[in-house]
Amino acid sequence: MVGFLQVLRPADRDQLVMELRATGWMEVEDRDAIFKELHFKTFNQAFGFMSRVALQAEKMNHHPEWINVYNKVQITLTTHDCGGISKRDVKMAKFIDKIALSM
Ligand SMILES: C[C@H](O)[C@H](O)[C@H]1CNC2=NC(N)=NC(=O)C2=N1
Repeated sequence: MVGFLQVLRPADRDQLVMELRATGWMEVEDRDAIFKELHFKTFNQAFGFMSRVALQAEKMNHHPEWINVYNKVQITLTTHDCGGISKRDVKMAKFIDKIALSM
């Protein structure tokens, strides 16, 4: 079994990243991480989204690197403790997509 905090095996990684690419995630060029930019109608919506993701991040003890400018949120996901993409990043990416759709 591959643990939650290990980097994904190359075959698993390629498969999962390909699935996430379909929902707007892309691979970061110079590090093992994924990135997505989200646009909302208003700052309130963007910040509401961030609040919900923040609560989940605390629950999972897995925190995004993110930047917010008005209605735009740029998110980078990677697992610092193992220096690359882990199952936690995939779980968080899917949670983020679900919350963004519900806003
Ligand atoms: C000490 C603490 O449990 C760890 O540093 C947690 C906190 N949040 C984290 N967030 C992310 N994205 N990666 C981590 O490795 C990580 N580790």
